[in-house]
Amino acid sequence: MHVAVLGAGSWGTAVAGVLAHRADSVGLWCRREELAAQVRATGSNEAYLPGVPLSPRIAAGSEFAAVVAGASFVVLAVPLQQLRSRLSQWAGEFPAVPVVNLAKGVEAATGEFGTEIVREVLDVPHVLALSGPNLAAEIARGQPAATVVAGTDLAVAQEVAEAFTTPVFHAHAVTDVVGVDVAGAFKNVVALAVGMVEGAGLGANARAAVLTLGLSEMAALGCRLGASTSTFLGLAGAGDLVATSTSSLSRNHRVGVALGEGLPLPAAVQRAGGTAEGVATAPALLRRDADLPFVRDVVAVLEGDVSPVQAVSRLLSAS
Ligand SMILES: NC(=O)C1=CN([C@@H]2O[C@H](COP(=O)(O)OP(=O)(O)OC[C@H]3O[C@@H](n4cnc5c(N)ncnc54)[C@H](O)[C@@H]3O)[C@@H](O)[C@H]2O)C=CC1
Ligand SMILES: O=C(CO)COP(=O)(O)O
Repeated sequence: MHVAVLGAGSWGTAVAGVLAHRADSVGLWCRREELAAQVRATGSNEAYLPGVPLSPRIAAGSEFAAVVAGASFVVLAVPLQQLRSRLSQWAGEFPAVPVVNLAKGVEAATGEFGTEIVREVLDVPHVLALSGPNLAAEIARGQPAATVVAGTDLAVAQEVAEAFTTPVFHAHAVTDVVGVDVAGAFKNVVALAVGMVEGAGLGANARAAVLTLGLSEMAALGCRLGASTSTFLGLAGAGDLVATSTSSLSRNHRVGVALGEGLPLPAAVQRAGGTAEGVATAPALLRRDADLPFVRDVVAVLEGDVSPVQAVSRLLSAS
């Protein structure tokens, strides 16, 4: 079996390593040939996962057609805000195989989730989402984790989940694609808020309250969009929410901490490094659904209208 991973950031590279346990070969598409050449030369992705040796079954390249040729399925590891434009460039030559989206967020221009964008742009037989408490650095180091693969066709989701499963990485097939999309996007906004609590030194009680209120609003939104409540109590919901909100490995959490410490947004994003999807996703969620007071308070901080301490006070008093 050959599979293709498009996007060689920290998560795309870690996922290529997971897939290399079962696949005969994994194509890893890099945006820049310079990075592909470095990966081929050193057997590691020094820009995004420094010091982590990659399986020899991973073949890095920057030519789309060569990377996807013969793939049983294709994995998208491109940040959410860049997904549509990148897919549009590939659409004419995209293979007719299942596609698994990894990006967690909501598109600023449209209010759409990852699988909705993929379905709009590509003509492929199945669109799935993989999501869960999956901090890339831990998975790249081989630490144990679990996740879900969501697809409306359970048999296809099971086949894909099997391809992702290793002795330490456990992928479970589910059918609630909407719930998994909502959870993956929303938890990034909650991680920003929980980070603010930490950065401002507001304590464990406030942190637990903010995390809980975020989960509650996430589930309410999901149910309005047709998701199942049980998804929000599972790995893609509460699981990912807790991992992202409480770990310093999370970029969204780090942006929140920096805001809580009083840094302006551009400096907070720069200090956090990497892709913090929650920053663009928070206002985009409001475009999708106006009845989200938790998200609104986070956006007010991002836009500099209120301080993190004021926002947390508003969140707690509104509960
Ligand atoms: N890093 C993690 O622990 C996890 C990340 N994710 C999600 O995976 C997605 C990708 O994130 P990371 O790999 O962490 O990001 P990253 O910040 O480590 O890397 C970003 C990658 O996107 C590529 N990229 C940027 N603009 C692009 C464009 N226009 N076209 C194609 N590629 C482009 C960069 O070249 C780079 O390879 C995000 O939506 C993130 O929320 C999901 C689970 C875990
Ligand atoms: O989604 C993630 C863990 O599941 C990664 O979180 P960050 O994007 O905040 O680093």
